[in-house]
Amino acid sequence: MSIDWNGVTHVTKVDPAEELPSDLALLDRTDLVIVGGSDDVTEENTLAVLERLRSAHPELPLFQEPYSASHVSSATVEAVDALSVPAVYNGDRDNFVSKHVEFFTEIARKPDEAFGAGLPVVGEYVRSKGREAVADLAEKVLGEAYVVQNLDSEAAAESGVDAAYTPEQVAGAALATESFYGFEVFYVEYSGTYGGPEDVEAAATHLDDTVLLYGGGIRTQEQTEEILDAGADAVVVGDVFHEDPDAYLRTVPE
Ligand SMILES: CC(C)=CCC/C(C)=C/CC/C(C)=C/CC/C(C)=C/COP(=O)(O)OP(=O)(O)O
Ligand SMILES: O=P(O)(O)OC[C@@H](O)CO
Ligand SMILES: [Mg+2]
Repeated sequence: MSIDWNGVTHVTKVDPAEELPSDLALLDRTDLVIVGGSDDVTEENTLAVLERLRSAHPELPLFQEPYSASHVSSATVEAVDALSVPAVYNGDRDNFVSKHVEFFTEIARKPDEAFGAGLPVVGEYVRSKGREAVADLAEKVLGEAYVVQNLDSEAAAESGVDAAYTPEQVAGAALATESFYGFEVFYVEYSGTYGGPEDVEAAATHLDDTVLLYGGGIRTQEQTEEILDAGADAVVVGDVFHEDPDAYLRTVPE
């Protein structure tokens, strides 16, 4: 999958388990929307939100970020431009390897084989569309290298993170991504709290082809500018979109 990241500096992360603001014109100045979250997310609420966003903003790039294969179906895949799948460097083995191998094992199975109980939604997708579903999915999947730095966040609990990386380790993870793993995105995640520019600076030194995203606690334009100045390609703004529309609008860069 290759997305045109040129000009993408502001990304909005919409949580399908939260209420959408009534006026979706709020999204006029964002460059990309990612739909995903840690708690109470289902295939059904994801699809409902994707459809509302697509009809309000047909031209806005739209991603689904699943944290489990059960959030993915033929309908969600068809509704998005990309399926951005996290791999958490400082998480447990499940969240860097096992969930992915399980997901792709299900996709890779022959369509006429019986599907196990594990991944019924993905299995149904492959069964209903046949082998081209595999190519279809592969075409839309985009890997996101995550470093989860706020130990108090749901994202940390969910992905088995028990220690944050030092800036030196962030730099190492970035270099590994750029030169070895090849994920399209490197994501410095401070979900729920503002982490400042230090990790972004550390990562940016080693990233050239990889897109660098920072998310966590962004509530002002000064924070956005500080992160972009540190070398991020874009900020990701989540909670404030649901909680405070005026503050959300102030996070958009000049
Ligand atoms: C194989 C497939 C399709 C999925 C697995 C993908 C993996 C490994 C996901 C790991 C889970 C994880 C940490 C995802 C991070 C992205 C995420 C959902 C962050 C958002 O968390 P918030 O909902 O903002 O957290 P808070 O509730 O703390 O605000
Ligand atoms: O919700 P906030 O703190 O804005 O964080 C955004 C995003 O990085 C969460 O995955
Ligand atoms: Mg959040």
